[in-house]
Amino acid sequence: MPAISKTINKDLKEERDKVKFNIEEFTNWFYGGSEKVLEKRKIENYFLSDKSLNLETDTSYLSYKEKYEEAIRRSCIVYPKMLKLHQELGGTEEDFRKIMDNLRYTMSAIQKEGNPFMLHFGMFTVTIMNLANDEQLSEWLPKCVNCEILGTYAQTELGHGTFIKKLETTATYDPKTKEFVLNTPTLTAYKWWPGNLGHTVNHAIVMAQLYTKGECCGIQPFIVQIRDLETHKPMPGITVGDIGNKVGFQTVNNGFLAFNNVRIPYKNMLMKSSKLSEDGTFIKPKNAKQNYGTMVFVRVYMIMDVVVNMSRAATIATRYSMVRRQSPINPNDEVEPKIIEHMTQQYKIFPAIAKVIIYKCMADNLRNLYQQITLEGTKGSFERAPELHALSCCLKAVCTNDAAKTTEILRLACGGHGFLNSSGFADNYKNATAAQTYEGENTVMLLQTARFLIKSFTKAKNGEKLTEGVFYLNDFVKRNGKREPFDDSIRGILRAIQAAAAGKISSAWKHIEEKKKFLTVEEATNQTGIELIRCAELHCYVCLLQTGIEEIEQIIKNVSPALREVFKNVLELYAIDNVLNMIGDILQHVDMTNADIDKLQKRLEAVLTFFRSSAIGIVDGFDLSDAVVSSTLGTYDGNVYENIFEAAMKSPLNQEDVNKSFHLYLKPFLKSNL
Ligand SMILES: CCCCCCCCCCCC(=O)SCCNC(=O)CCNC(=O)[C@H](O)C(C)(C)COP(=O)(O)OP(=O)(O)OC[C@H]1O[C@@H](n2cnc3c(N)ncnc32)[C@H](O)[C@@H]1OP(=O)(O)O
Ligand SMILES: Cc1cc2nc3c(=O)[nH]c(=O)nc-3n(C[C@H](O)[C@H](O)[C@H](O)COP(=O)(O)OP(=O)(O)OC[C@H]3O[C@@H](n4cnc5c(N)ncnc54)[C@H](O)[C@@H]3O)c2cc1C
Repeated sequence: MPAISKTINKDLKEERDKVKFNIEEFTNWFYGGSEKVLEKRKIENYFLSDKSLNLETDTSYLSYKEKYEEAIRRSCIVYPKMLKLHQELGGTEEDFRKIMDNLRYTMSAIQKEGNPFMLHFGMFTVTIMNLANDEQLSEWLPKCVNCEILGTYAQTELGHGTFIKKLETTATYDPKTKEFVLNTPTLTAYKWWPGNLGHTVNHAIVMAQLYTKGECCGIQPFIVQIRDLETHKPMPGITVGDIGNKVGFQTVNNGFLAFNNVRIPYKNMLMKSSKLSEDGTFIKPKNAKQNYGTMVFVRVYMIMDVVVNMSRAATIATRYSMVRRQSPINPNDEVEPKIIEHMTQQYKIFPAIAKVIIYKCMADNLRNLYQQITLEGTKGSFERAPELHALSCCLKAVCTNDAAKTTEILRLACGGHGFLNSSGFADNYKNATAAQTYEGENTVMLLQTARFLIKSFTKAKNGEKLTEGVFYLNDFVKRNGKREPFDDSIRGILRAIQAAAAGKISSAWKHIEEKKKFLTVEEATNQTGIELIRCAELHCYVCLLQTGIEEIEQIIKNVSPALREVFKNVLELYAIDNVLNMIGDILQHVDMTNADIDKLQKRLEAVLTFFRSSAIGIVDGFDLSDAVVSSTLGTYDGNVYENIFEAAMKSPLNQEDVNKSFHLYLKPFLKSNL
């Protein structure tokens, strides 16, 4: 075995020495201030230093069942620690949010293939907080917060995940006993997919069609106990289990669930929005979509998950590319260059770093908007709910699509070693791609946004008031779609993307109108679906760049000159990379010349060169510990080859010189003289 040195790799050190800005200053911005950074490090250390977690065990070699058991063991260490910390910090909702925000990073070190308790706070408790009336809240919330019970969110069925109006599980009110009777009438009505459901939780929010007085009143949320609190056996009438191996999320314990005349008390229907009187009279909610609130919450918070995911992948690829040397650029060069010297390599990695920063700005903004609009909802005003829905849908889709795509680009940027499980890309990719489907399949999400955009465009044409995020449609309508010359300032690039988005929305609108002459509006909309998803993507790029510009304009007022340069270049790279990737759309609606495109290409090359000396500072500034990065290629010390070698030594096949398959099969085969 070679001697393994663990000093900082000299190539990486050389890179760090070239960084011109203060990395800690960047970290302070990234986490919202120096106090928050200290708090983050403290919380992370509080969890990760716990030796009983056995984090050095490579769980990728465990069987499916062992992985689940280990994940439960770890969660049963983490959650009590979390509850204790929550009390120590003061026990407020704000303290809880603080811990959850930090755990988002820390958990990726502890539960690489998903957390078997994630739905408990993430959806079960959130639904109770959003949809329970005061009485229900006081009964259930303390049990949730103290983890006396564990719950999940059971909505999707074998037959329906997207079109939830057609869910088949029934909850029929029996006014005589003041109970609901839950049933699973068909195979396709089985709840299928809910996380943590298989063998972990003992309660679930079950979304079911409410029947009362012989009528169906649509899907409503019910709290159902599914396992005995002592024996953990399924409750009478309940069938529950694990849905089996998946592409990823192996330890999330996605499950199935069916009901056979399961009776639950009247008080278990969550009644903050829809209500049912004890005699069985249904009272509609003020806002028909209030019951969808938990999905909006998760979509909003998923943008932050994308930031965690992409910052991890970018850190790995950046560090590796500054250590790995290959392929001289000039044939006579004696020393092979770091692979980061290859411009195509920079183009694979640096735009990802810029995106992490822009998405972080967006994630923070969206979270604030969510909090404002939720507060308005508690006061009975739902005017802005469609706007939030439309924005969170397209961001959820565009950002998770991008996280999966970017992880794959960054994995490829690490060549053969990127394909090792120990590179960390596989878990990153599996988590990213799961997010493309869960919480609303991405095409469906884009179509929801497009529906809002088409409505907004009609309003713009009629001179009606628009919500702020789509004001750019007014400009387009006012200038009658007339093309304008391309202006290559950053705001000019934003205007070009706005013109492309508005132009695409205008054509989709026109095509729907044309098709409506022969088809129903729904058929016409379906036939225009390909254009509509592009409308939503382009609108999303507008929102991201606009937010990036507004945020960075503020940031640069408050940071040192060196860091100011970094942020300006982040914006430059993000904007130019974006516009070059949508030239086709831009050319349709903006007067852009070949000379404009050449100039953008040159600016791209120039900004990549700036990033060449800043990239390591930025990824170090993400402040991800080695445990969180969790990659042989991405450790802070850059000892890539030593790490790869050590990881290979952990292979179960390397624990013995000769595997028994030699005696059983190989030897007889070799000796058979066929
Ligand atoms: C951090 C924690 C991590 C915690 C960790 C969590 C891990 C997560 C694990 C995954 C959990 C899950 O996947 S849970 C399951 C998630 N499932 C989904 O996301 C299902 C996706 N499907 C849907 O959301 C829905 O079915 C739709 C939106 C696609 C269609 O709904 P629909 O009721 O049929 O609506 P439809 O007739 O088309 O009418 C649409 C109208 O409703 C409005 N609308 C629709 N939804 C909403 C809404 N939410 N809010 C406001 N308005 C809405 C539209 O604007 C539109 O208005 P107008 O134009 O008519 O005015
Ligand atoms: C890892 C994971 C975790 C999950 N966790 C949970 C959970 O905790 N709780 C829970 O309740 N559910 C959960 N789900 C289920 C998840 O929410 C659904 O799978 C998701 O909403 C997609 O629905 P679907 O499976 O019905 O897809 P489908 O709708 O069947 O999608 C299949 C295809 O049809 C297309 N399609 C469908 N409708 C339309 C349309 N209107 N227009 C155009 N194209 C359309 C889609 O774009 C897609 O290409 C989870 C799923 C996964 C993968």
